[in-house]
Amino acid sequence: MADKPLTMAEKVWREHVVVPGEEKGGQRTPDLLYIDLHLVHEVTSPQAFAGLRLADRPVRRPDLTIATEDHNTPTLEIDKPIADPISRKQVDTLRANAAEFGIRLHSLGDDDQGIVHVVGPQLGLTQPGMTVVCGDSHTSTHGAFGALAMGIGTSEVEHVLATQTLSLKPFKTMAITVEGTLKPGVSSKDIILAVIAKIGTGGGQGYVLEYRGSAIEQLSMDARMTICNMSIEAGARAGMIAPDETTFDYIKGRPHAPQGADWDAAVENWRALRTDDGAEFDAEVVIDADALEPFVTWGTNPGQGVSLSDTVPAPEDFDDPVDRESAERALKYMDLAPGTPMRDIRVDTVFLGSCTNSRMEDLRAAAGIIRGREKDPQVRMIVVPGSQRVRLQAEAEGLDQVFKEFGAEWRFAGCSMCLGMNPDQLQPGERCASTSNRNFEGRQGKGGRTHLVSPVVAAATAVRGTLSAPSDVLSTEPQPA
Ligand SMILES: CC(C)[C@H](C(=O)O)[C@@H](O)C(=O)O
Ligand code: SF4
Repeated sequence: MADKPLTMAEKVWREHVVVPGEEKGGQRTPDLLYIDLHLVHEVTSPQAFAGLRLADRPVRRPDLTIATEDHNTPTLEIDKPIADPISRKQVDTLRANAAEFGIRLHSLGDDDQGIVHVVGPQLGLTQPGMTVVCGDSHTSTHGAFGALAMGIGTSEVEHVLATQTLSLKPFKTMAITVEGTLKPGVSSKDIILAVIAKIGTGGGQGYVLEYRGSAIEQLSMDARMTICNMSIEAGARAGMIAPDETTFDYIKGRPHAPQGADWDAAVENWRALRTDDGAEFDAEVVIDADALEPFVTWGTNPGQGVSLSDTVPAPEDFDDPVDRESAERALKYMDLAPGTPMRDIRVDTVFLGSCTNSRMEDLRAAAGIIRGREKDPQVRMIVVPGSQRVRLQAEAEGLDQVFKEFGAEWRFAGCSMCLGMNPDQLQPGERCASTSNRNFEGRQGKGGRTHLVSPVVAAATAVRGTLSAPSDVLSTEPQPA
């Protein structure tokens, strides 16, 4: 009998089972999976290393473990000691742990330092078919390569450090099929914001999402990473995209990519990862890419979003009492009145950065909108490359000049204003158009208000001062340089 057709996620899972779970009292115990790549940052690792030290255990596979500093790092004056004592302590602790346990660390000032989810793919460490974990929810980013990539908690970080394995319960599978072609000015961020608005922040719970369809196949790796990054905002365990020529072209030649005959063998294996014809998903959601417009959030969770040409909804628009109450609370926090056109919302700050949208393509797209134009004088714009490599490449292309001439601040790499763990924060009541992934209350600073947007919407908003689509800006002539 022919084998049962499998989804990509099931294939990767099967390849990694070290000890299968057992049926016990009507319930299945978790499988023990082998982990191919463990990414580490300063926030979720201190207690894990402390646990190892206490048990007198080494790190099992330091060669499959790599650390970077990102959340607590400043993006200005990086040659000075970190001013905040808590941030400094976290970073110093990571440095001491990496030295003691023999783990490669990319520290502030190093060319390979940056946000953990930007650094892994950039080095060619993230590869199709791998299991990738990190003590960070946005580990789902790496699924863009056809890896099974999951965020884990600190006790699991300790387990992986000690054993290079992880106990996991099987998941359900959901296909997110996106067919068609995106209109100009619409990007992968708009796809994922629309997906989350559709299925809700809990809609993906217990599932691994597989994004597929002609619109996904047309996307670059940078754009695919944006989508997989936000899978966790739909509550999913992970997000994946089948590896294809775009994936192989991206990986080829990177520092950790297989070489020579190994490369050919790897590509052959990677090609076999895609979901088999006839494989069954537990659920499917279909999105029409042709109908999508730039998408922005109005509320305080990533599912509270609408098209930019819509208006702020009213709590009464929601049938579910929980949604209604959450909308009411969000509108109060965001200081927005129902019926207000989204385009009339004025912002104070524009943040271009975070592991969602701080790669080369994001910076190029934003620079393309603002080149030769003037920033709204009341708006402050911060541009934070996701890694030092991205910063250096952007500088080689002259993008830093484009941003600076426009009046934006050009920073060093890190999580920055994505979350309030470093000096880049919103003031209470400040409103921000942000290319990051979370708009929770206080996320970007106490009392700060966040609208999640794509890089080109962020750029257009910085030009006009109000939430804007690229087409709103491109209809006016740029100033002669
Ligand atoms: C600090 C870290 C644990 C956290 C996460 O897991 O995602 C952060 O990266 C975030 O985006 O909120
Ligand atoms: S950039 Fe933001 S979402 Fe990404 S890891 Fe850092 S804090 Fe988390």
